[in-house]
Amino acid sequence: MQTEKVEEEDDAPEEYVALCDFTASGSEQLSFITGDKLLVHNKSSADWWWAELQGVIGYVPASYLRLDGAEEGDDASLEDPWQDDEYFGSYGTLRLHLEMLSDRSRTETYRQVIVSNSASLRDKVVMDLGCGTGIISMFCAQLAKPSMVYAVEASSMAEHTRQLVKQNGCEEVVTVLQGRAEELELPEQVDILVSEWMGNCLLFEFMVESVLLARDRWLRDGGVMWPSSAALALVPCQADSYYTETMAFWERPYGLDFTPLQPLAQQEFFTKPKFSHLIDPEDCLCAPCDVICLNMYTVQVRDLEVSNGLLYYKRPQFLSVYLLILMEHSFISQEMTGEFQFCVEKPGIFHGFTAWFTVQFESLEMGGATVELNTGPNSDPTHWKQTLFMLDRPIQVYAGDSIHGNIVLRRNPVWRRHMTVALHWTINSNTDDSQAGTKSFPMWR
Ligand SMILES: N=C(N)NC/C=C/[C@H]1O[C@@H](n2cnc3c(N)ncnc32)[C@H](O)[C@@H]1O
Repeated sequence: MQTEKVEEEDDAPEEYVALCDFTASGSEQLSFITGDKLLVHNKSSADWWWAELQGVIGYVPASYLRLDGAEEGDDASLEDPWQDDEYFGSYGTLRLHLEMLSDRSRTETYRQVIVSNSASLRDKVVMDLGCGTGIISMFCAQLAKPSMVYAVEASSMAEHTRQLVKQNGCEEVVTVLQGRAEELELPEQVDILVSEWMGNCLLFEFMVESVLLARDRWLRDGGVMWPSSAALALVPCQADSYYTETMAFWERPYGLDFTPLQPLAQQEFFTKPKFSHLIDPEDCLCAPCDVICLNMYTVQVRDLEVSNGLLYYKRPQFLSVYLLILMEHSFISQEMTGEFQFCVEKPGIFHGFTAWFTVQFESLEMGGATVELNTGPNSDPTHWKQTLFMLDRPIQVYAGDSIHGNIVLRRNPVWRRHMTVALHWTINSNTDDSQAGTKSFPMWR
């Protein structure tokens, strides 16, 4: 932690108390634990304040603090930044588990991974992180002969999972543990850490952070991660039906001119990504490309963060804005940003970008076949489907045009399960002048 020592005093600092723990994710931030008393010197933004704790100074998330002496009910920002009550509450009911179990492509892929590695799974110790109803753990017990499967589930579903494990005669092999995987005590390290953690755009909900923490704590050296790697795919696309339904609709409904509502429609329907979008392969303007790739053995929790440190430091007066921007971009973690260069293969309307993910499961046997789950338009549909990012205005493009730029996934520093997806693009065309654009999409805060 290279935060600077307190030098000059600003206005009289106010004393705040920490409502929950916070672990700094960049050298400009200050870690603290529940109950710590922090001196706030400067409320530099609504979300981040410049504060001091025992003589060390740095940025802290404002929503984690309450003015010392204020009453519990005074402050609406008591909310847990992980929103665990809501998140695990939703997994305590059947609705989401039914959706995931009904997703045959997803569930059969995990079964195929177990079947094709059944010999190597013999006598191994497995952790199934976020086991839900325990389906993957029971596949392990039914289709292979591991010595132990720790089925870890934080929600109240765990008690039902224990019953299912018993009901299906797996209790000899499967032990259900209720709690957050990163907080639980296991009696031993594991040989294999399997989890189905992927969210929309691969990372939404950031369950991946729990998987990495559990990996660092419980996966033995040389142990196997399933999935072993993950990739976010992107393609420029047409979305004519969505555009017609939400934007063109206002041109002449029932013979009337409703076009004054179109700016509202753009705000309401194009500001956030459209989840569960089913893109027709015909609507892809070219081949997709993997813009972000994660190696599940080496990616670190801090890599999931974008710490454009200079935005949090007080800007040293001597640094020019240009230099700041240059340095700021040097802070963006490589894992969360990807370049792309597309060559349009056919004339069409560039309405936006579509994203999806793939995950790979390496074989336990040297040289064995890797299994892949692909949630893209050329594979069997999954419950994730794809995610559509609509531009504000569609752009006519022609075969041979190039669309290049980058994507940046910026994790929300306060709401830890959320992120913003920023897209920057430039179209170089032989027929039209080149056009550039940029747009940020919150998911969801
Ligand atoms: N979104 C997709 N695909 N899968 C989400 C899968 C989520 C399941 O994993 C559990 N879970 C999530 N995080 C943890 C954790 N840190 N420790 C223990 N259980 C956890 C949830 O309660 C759901 O049952």
